[in-house]
Amino acid sequence: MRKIAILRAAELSDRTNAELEAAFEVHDLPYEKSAADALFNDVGPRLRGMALRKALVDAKLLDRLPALEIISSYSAGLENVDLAAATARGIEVANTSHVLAGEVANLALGQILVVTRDIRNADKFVRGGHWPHGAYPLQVSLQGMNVGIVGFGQIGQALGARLQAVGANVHYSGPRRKAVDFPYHENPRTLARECRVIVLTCPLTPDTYGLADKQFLKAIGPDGWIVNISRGAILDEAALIDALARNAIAGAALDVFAGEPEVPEALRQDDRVLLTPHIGSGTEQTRQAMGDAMVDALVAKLTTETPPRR
Ligand SMILES: NC(=O)C1=CN([C@@H]2O[C@H](COP(=O)(O)OP(=O)(O)OC[C@H]3O[C@@H](n4cnc5c(N)ncnc54)[C@H](O)[C@@H]3O)[C@@H](O)[C@H]2O)C=CC1
Ligand SMILES: O=C(O)C(=O)CO
Repeated sequence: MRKIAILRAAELSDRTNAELEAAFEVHDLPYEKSAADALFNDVGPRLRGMALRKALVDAKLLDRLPALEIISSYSAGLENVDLAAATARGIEVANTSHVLAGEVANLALGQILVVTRDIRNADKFVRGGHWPHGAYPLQVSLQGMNVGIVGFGQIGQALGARLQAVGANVHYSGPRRKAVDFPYHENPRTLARECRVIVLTCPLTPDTYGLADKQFLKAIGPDGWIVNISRGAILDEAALIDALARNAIAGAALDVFAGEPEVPEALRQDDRVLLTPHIGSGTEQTRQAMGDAMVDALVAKLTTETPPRR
């Protein structure tokens, strides 16, 4: 029997590719438009699933895929997918939030500890031979500190649990109150005023683009930190650079950047800013779990097989 045809618009691990190819007739989305057109003319009407990572999926692309039933993304973020267009066509969109949230939350917790305890500069202090000349300045405690999470979804809630375990007071903000005991702030700026550390864990949407702007950073204030683990464009980087230059914010930890992999020089030169290269989910185990979850969603939707890991 002929295998079900799917489109692969993703660079994936050998294991994930092998699993996809064992289960499906896999067609790669060509980079060149003419080659893509030829593919759509040839097999477009037979493509029932899509294995996705980062590529743009807009209404024009979906129009070429009339049989598409599921887009399975190797990511939590879906800002590259026109979700309204997919929903209007009855296409399921699956992501991998459920298998990566804990890993991303772990990194965020680490980043918060690094900036609030100034671990990066304390390390330089020892290496630089400064210790014999005097003790390192005292730091602030995360215990009893108000930490605000913008976007209390899978990552936000995983981070909330971790912060609670280290004694921080968790607050959150988002479109609606959740069934949790943490204080809710409808307005993210109120959250920023109430909390000393703010962590961005919301998706990039038209509503969140530039959400952490000049006024938001002002609300955090000169003794506070901002941590961005979501998407670069949610934070106004120019406003952050300006706030740092005026000592109007204590520092930042950034895993994501508006123009990544390019990072503004002013941020790269600033000791108060911890920079990581979009590694929130970047462990061998979690990346494999993401590949597995992506395959499993396609198998569950399109075949009568029991997905390998369900
Ligand atoms: N740094 C990294 O490596 C990674 C970054 N991410 C980013 O984190 C984002 C969140 O991931 P998950 O927690 O898995 O998603 P999720 O969908 O479980 O949670 C997102 C939360 O944000 C809330 N939200 C939506 N609009 C909002 C708004 N205007 N203001 C405040 N909150 C809003 C939603 O209600 C939801 O509670 C992803 O969309 C992605 O951009 C995800 C994985 C890894
Ligand atoms: O899953 C995502 O959205 C990422 O940013 C990478 O894990």
